[in-house]
Amino acid sequence: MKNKEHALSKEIYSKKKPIAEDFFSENKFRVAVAGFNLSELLEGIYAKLNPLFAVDCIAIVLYDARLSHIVDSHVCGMISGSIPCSSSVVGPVDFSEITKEISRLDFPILRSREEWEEVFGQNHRIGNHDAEYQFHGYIPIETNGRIYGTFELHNLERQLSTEGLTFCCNVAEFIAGLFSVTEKKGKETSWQPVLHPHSGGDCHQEKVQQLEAEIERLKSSLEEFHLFEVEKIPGLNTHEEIIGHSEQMRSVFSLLSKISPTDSTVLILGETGTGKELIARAIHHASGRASEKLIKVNCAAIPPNLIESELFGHEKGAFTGATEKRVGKFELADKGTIFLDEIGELPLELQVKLLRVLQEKEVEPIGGKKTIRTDVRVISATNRNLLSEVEAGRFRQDLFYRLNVFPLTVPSLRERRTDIPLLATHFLKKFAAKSNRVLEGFSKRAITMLVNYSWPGNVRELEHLIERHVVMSQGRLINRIEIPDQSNFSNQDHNGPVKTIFENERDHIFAVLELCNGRISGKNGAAKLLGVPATTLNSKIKRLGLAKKHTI
Ligand SMILES: Nc1ncnc2c1ncn2[C@@H]1O[C@H](COP(=O)(O)OP(=O)(O)OP(=O)(O)O)[C@@H](O)[C@H]1O
Repeated sequence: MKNKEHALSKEIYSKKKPIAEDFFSENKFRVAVAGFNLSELLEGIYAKLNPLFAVDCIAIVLYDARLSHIVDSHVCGMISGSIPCSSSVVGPVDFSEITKEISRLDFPILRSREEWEEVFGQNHRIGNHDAEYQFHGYIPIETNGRIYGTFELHNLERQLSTEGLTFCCNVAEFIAGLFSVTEKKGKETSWQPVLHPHSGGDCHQEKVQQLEAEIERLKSSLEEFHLFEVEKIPGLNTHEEIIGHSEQMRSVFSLLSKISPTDSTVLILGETGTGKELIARAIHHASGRASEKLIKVNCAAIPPNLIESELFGHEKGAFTGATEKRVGKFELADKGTIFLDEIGELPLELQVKLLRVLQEKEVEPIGGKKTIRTDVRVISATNRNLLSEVEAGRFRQDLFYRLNVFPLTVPSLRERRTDIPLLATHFLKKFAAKSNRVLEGFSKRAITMLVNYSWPGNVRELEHLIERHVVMSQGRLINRIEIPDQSNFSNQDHNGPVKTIFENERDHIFAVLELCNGRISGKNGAAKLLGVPATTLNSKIKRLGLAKKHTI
């Protein structure tokens, strides 16, 4: 616990070195506080913090540290839709063991009830209110080395975020600034008459103005934490299945509307994860073949010795192990569409056979004596540069021209950054619904972080990143994005190697398993998050070769 606290203290609060020294007598202090109506101030702060960081309750506790007394305490939380603020200390209250500990803090910390109980046992009151809060944050109200008290944050069910704590350090500093000004004025004017809100006078007026200015400053610093509103994107108009409104995607949609109703062969080009399969599906659904089957074949995922029988089928006994007749994908797709994904991976000897099928519209199952006529529309896709593959002798030129009747290039996410907010919000809604979370969206700051990242894995990477953030989110807004370490992708530029589907799937499952502490099944298990039965996840884990230590 200590290490955690010190890491936080270093990161957030390094410049401060407070002196826990009593300065004022209790009475003077109360007058000073009354000077700017602490309850109203706290209510205002709560109204801002609650939606931002999902803080359930906040409090300000003011001390006379030398005398070990709490001299004032204000608590604020949401009760039946309104925000009442109550002052819970009437006279000086002696420090409890826990308050003594908190009043000594000269840096902010997060602590759970469990952690408190480890040290102080279960019979101690934690916080100055009745609710059973489980997670707590404490920030000294301190300026220029003087500690006035503690700004407290309390949550019922969720751990408070380090981010919320960091943000609240500014709030605590702002409150401390108000005390400090009041204190100076108090010295000049012997406190009482000028500082009381009902007493009027220049000094009070000045105080109010100062307060307003501070609140404005605080508000503008909050601006980047405000909700990014997708609806406010000018000219928003997207395809119903494929999200995007950039100029590049609008060109894609316009091409789609032209080619979908035809029977033309389409070759979809684009980096991994750009949405090629989504586009293939959209073409099929908008075609005259929509009521027939769309059959997908991933040419990279099938072992080379099986791909021929997968595509064209085989007769029983056609080769060792062919114990049953198998209907090929081309035959299955009759009257519909076949989607040949990763066509660049098709072995050369099969390229010849595919060419013949495309030319003659007939397939010949392995070991079969007759050919079968098929009426299939072919859509293929690749993330390889097929022309370079042709030049390198790895892809047949005649097949290339057969497939490339209607080429359609899907731009990378880097080339259409204006789509990122829309896509991110689409995925946030999808995963929030899947995991039963109430999330309003992203802050403007989070959207800026997303837009500035280079997205080597394109939309798929964005989708997975948002899924992780939705699962980990604490408030109603996602304020910050944990951007992946770009050095991992330094050689994954446009021409460099890209992660295979296998690697992507493995990494994603691995990340979710880590998130669930290795738990596969049950309420908090990875299978539920990933939306698959635990048995399916188990077999995937075996297939992907994840070590047993990653699971429990
Ligand atoms: N424009 C988009 N709108 C909504 N979701 C998208 C979009 N583009 C991609 N996706 C989603 O991103 C993921 C990856 O898309 P898809 O599988 O179509 O990419 P791909 O280019 O075929 O990838 P690969 O080259 O690895 O086969 C899918 O979950 C898909 O639904």
